[in-house]
Amino acid sequence: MAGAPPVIIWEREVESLLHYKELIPRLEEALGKFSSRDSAEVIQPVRSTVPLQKHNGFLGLMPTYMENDGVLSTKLVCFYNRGAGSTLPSVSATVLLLDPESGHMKAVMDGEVITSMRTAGASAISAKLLMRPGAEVLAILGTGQQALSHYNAFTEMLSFKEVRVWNHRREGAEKFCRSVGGPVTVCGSVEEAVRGADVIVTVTRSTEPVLCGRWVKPGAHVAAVGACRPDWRELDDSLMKEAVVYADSREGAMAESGDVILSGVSVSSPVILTGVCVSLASYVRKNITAFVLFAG
Ligand SMILES: NC(=O)C1=CN([C@@H]2O[C@H](COP(=O)(O)OP(=O)(O)OC[C@H]3O[C@@H](n4cnc5c(N)ncnc54)[C@H](O)[C@@H]3O)[C@@H](O)[C@H]2O)C=CC1
Ligand SMILES: O=C(O)C1=NCCCC1
Repeated sequence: MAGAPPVIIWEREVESLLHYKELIPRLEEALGKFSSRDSAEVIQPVRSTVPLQKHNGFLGLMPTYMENDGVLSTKLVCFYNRGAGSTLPSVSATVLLLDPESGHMKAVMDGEVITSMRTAGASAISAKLLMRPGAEVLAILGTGQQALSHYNAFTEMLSFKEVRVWNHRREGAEKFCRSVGGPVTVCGSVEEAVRGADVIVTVTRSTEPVLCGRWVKPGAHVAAVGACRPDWRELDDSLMKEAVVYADSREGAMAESGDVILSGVSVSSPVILTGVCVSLASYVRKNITAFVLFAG
């Protein structure tokens, strides 16, 4: 018997239910459980990815089981490297929630808002733990969906005196500024945006490095989101080699992050989200930390 039909929770409703103030502590707790590598806490294999060659995209299958919490779910996420003229979104996702005992589907949820907010939430947690105290300047490279969610999460959960944005098309950055609630400076180059910045978020669809280590100040924290395929890049080799690199999923980053794979660096520690890791940064020349996101 299939049981009750699943609840459908769609975009507007997800938006009205999810708030960073509740999401971020839950996310931090879940990341801690994932890092503990206790299979009763979280089982989350590296996602399987199916290429959608005709559409320049990928389908990622992302199951998770939290036995102690009784949560069984999977996200299905399609992501694309779309041409400039496309009006379709770069990421489209659905989250399915199942009853672990019966296997029945309990809920079908729109995954786009969830993806935007969980990714920004994980980046904000990385910044909270790894950025220098007294950080004042936030730079965001890219001005799409993830840029907006990162702006919201970072300005809501942390406090910055200045937010700068750069986009490879200036009109994209100007539109972004009009759409957000607070003051933002549009920068004409990546270098101008990141010079002196304490925290840098990279959320572009670039497949070539956009952020060079020589522009990044010692002690800065970089949250790297966009280069989620083994042949995509956002950060150059010099930055990767000078940074202490952390990831939400070490295995995921080593399998999928172009920045990690192509620079040949290793990801520091499977257990990342504790203050202790910050002290590791003092062993590298520039004390830069970089956090790459893969556990979706
Ligand atoms: N690591 C993770 O967990 C996640 C990664 N992503 C990835 O993050 C990236 C951004 O995602 P969204 O904001 O949803 O995409 P989006 O399409 O809404 O925004 C992409 C931004 O990158 C810019 N851009 C496009 N081509 C560029 C290029 N060649 N050089 C520099 N900038 C370029 C666009 O103008 C836009 O500002 C995508 O690559 C996406 O696949 C998205 C969600 C989660
Ligand atoms: O983890 C996720 O969620 C995503 N990762 C790669 C790009 C699409 C969303």
